[in-house]
Amino acid sequence: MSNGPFDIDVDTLGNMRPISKVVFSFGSNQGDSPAILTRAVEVLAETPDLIVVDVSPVYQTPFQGDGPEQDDYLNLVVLAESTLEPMTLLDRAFAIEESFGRERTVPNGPRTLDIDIIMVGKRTSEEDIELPHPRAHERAFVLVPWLDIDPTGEIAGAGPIAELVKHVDRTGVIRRDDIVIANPGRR
Ligand SMILES: Nc1ncnc2c1ncn2[C@@H]1O[C@H](COP(=O)(O)OP(=O)(O)OP(=O)(O)O)[C@@H](O)[C@H]1O
Ligand SMILES: Nc1nc2c(c(=O)[nH]1)N=C(CO)CN2
Repeated sequence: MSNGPFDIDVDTLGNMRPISKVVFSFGSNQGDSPAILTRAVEVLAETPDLIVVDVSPVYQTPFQGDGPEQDDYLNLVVLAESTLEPMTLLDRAFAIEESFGRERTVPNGPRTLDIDIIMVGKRTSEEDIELPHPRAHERAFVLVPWLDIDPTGEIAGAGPIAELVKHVDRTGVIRRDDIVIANPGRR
């Protein structure tokens, strides 16, 4: 008689890897930002072993952080599921940024495209990647769009985003419903 799931031989997992929730933050304040973000999300969705679950609304946000004065950003958050390693995801994000001509000449300067990896499941920092992203919990441009698509989301070590968002400065953060970036997998 079958014992249900208890009969499944773990060896059948072979090379399969666990699926992690992955959160990306996308930003652009140079060039045709709506077109760049649209295409960048499409390219991310073409990544093997990664599924885009949801794409947040687009927000216009003032530059936050240390850096030269610069134009407002357009920001969005992408929720995904993936079996890829954090460093593989970072390499992919970097390659997508490069394909949109991001130059890193001015530190913290304006950019055509910036992709940050906010979290990869329960993974923590490794040699070349900081996880969860160490500044995400204080960034309105991450928390506000993220909350729209993941109301129960949490940053390990910092707390639920619904709480964190109450403590960030939302001045100048404007939801841009005139710019809609659809989930490429759900058209
Ligand atoms: N979670 C992460 N997401 C993105 N980049 C990361 C992460 N952890 C480490 N890095 C590394 O940080 C480097 C600097 O990133 P970048 O120049 O995009 O900084 P930034 O986006 O301007 O600032 P911030 O790090 O505050 O978001 C990247 O080249 C990357 O190798
Ligand atoms: N408004 C806004 N400010 C930023 C952004 C961004 O995407 N939007 N990205 C940064 C570095 O990742 C630093 N500051």
